[in-house]
Amino acid sequence: MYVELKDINKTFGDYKASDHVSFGIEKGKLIGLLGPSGSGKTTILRMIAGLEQPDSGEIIIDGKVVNDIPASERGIGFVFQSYALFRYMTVYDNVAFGLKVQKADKKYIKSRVMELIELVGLKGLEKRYPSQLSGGQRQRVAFARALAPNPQLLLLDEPFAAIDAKIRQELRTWLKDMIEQLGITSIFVTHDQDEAIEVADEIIITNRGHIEQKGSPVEVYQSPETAFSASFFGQAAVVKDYQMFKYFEDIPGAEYAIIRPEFVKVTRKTEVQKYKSSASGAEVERVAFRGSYFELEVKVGDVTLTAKRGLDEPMVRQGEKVDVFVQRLFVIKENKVYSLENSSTREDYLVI
Ligand SMILES: Nc1ncnc2c1ncn2[C@@H]1O[C@H](COP(=O)(O)OP(=O)(O)OP(=O)(O)O)[C@@H](O)[C@H]1O
Repeated sequence: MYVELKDINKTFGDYKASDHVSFGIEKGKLIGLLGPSGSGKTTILRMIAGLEQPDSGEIIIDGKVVNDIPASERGIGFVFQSYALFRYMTVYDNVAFGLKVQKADKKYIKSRVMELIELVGLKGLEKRYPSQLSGGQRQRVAFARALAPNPQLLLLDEPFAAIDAKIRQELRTWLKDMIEQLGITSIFVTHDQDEAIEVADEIIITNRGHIEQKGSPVEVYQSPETAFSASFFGQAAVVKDYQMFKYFEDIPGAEYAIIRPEFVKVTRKTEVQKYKSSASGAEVERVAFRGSYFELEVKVGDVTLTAKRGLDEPMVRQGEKVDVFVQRLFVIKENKVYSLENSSTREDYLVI
């Protein structure tokens, strides 16, 4: 493991920001720390950076315990949302800053800065000031500045938070490609699930100071290990009595179930039923257009499920009675997750 946290604890007053946090990161990987506000993501990043000291536990980078090594000597690059560019310095001077502090050779500084400016796609803009750049361009400068001293580890705290949706999307892809190309071990903090899923090689889910789950985006999404992980993604519905939906195994002692939108299929009464209905008496409560799909809220008894419907399918209207097919649900019992598939057989699906 290139970075390792071993049983880290950190308390602010009586709030446990890190509660027995342990994980390892392989060299060259891009890791996303994902969790709600206040769950301790930034604290973890700041401790790795050396900007905060853990109360107990070890932080190991490249085989060395770094707890007592100051931030400036840890060989880490930062792109923090709050770590803004120097307003009165040009792009060139911003990128050169770390190298000048290190008193690097002038010729080397020049070639390194120009190389990085080209790498981040800002060639020709080196004389501009931050106020003359777009938000996305500024973040590219911040990225180049962080990379200039050749860090072995890059930490990014909500690097895209202040950037509008479309540019953010472009920057995510750009950052992922860039980090892959450079092979630099990187950790980024986000509370945006889509961002974590799209960008990270591995996701670490944080909740109230502890780690709920670590795994690839597919693993944490498809196979949640805890009640929190199961409910964290998407607009999950919580159902007390899941047996109200048909064709699922009975788990004695089940506390509740979580149903995610992607496992709910809504069909109109006039459509050919590809699936056997999981419940009767479903009614559409709300239809919202989300650009590339419709989001439906469907009421079944006292439960409201969220579902998606493609633009290629006939429109469903508010108040319409519909059929609902629940393909999978996550049953929670003693903080364990049981992933249940609808057991109606393929042939059953053909029943109209
Ligand atoms: N220096 C500090 N002094 C006191 N409390 C702090 C300090 N730093 C963090 N905290 C508290 O520790 C908890 C965890 O904060 P942290 O910033 O790590 O969470 P986060 O998951 O990054 O949240 P966000 O997404 O809102 O940034 C919060 O309740 C915060 O108020």
